[in-house]
Amino acid sequence: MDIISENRCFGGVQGVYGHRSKATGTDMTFGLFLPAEAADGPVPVLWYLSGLTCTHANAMEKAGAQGWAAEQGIAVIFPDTSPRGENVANDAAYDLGQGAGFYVDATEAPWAPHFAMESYIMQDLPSTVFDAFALDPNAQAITGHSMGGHGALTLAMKHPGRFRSVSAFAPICNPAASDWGQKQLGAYLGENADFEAHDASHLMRTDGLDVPLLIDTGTNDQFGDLLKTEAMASAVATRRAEATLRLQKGYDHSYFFVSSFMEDHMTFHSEALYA
Ligand SMILES: N[C@@H](CCC(=O)N[C@@H](CSC=O)C(=O)NCC(=O)O)C(=O)O
Repeated sequence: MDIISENRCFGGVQGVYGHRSKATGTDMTFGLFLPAEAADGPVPVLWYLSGLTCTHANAMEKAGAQGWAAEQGIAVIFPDTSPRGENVANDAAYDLGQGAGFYVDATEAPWAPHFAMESYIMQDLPSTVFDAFALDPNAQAITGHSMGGHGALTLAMKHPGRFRSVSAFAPICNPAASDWGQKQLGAYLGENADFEAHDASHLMRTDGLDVPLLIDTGTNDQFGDLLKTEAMASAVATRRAEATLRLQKGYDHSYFFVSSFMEDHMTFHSEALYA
């Protein structure tokens, strides 16, 4: 693992690191905020999965997570959203290919050789970070924004027992029925794949979630039709799952929205991580 940068931040360290990923077969970059408490022993971890067009840097620089994480003594990991490089498949559209990994393992050409973001987030990056840093693998939570909200919700439901709490900012809730989902799942997994196996609303309805859930979405979200929040609300009600779904008046899809509710999400995760 290579240190790309380390900066003092809210009494802890905001680092950016590079490593070779077995899952993607590429070099990957991630951000990690370590609170001061990590100097004394392993600390709880919040995974933050970012959205379309993002690298590790967008949320690290704009979500305003570090101050609240420092207050709660929680580390935050900011992974990249896809493999990258000249030899990695890409597409001219902003919502497919590099920057748009959708947190699944591709099976179809030309994506299959490198686009393995579910394995990267669930196995590969954890083995790197838990080996190298003072992080507690028994105290993990996950959140994300938009495509990353889809990632947080689906990975938590596909891997019960891994995370103590789940939250999302403006998540894509029903990708099997949205242009943010059908296009990408069709490309990465094949048009005949079972898209619902990667659909948070479907997974909520069929399998449920056994940990607390918090979702915030803005009433002025410019991508609101693509998110399909109503599908998740219906699934949560059908399942009678423990969940808080909030529609925040006047907020859009931007990081101004994410940063406005970061304190709430960090407090929500802290309650589960320190329970
Ligand atoms: N056409 C826009 C769309 C990209 C965009 O809004 N991306 C969001 C995530 S959307 C769902 O996953 C984002 O987080 N952008 C990065 C940021 O720093 O705001 C465009 O290309 O800008």
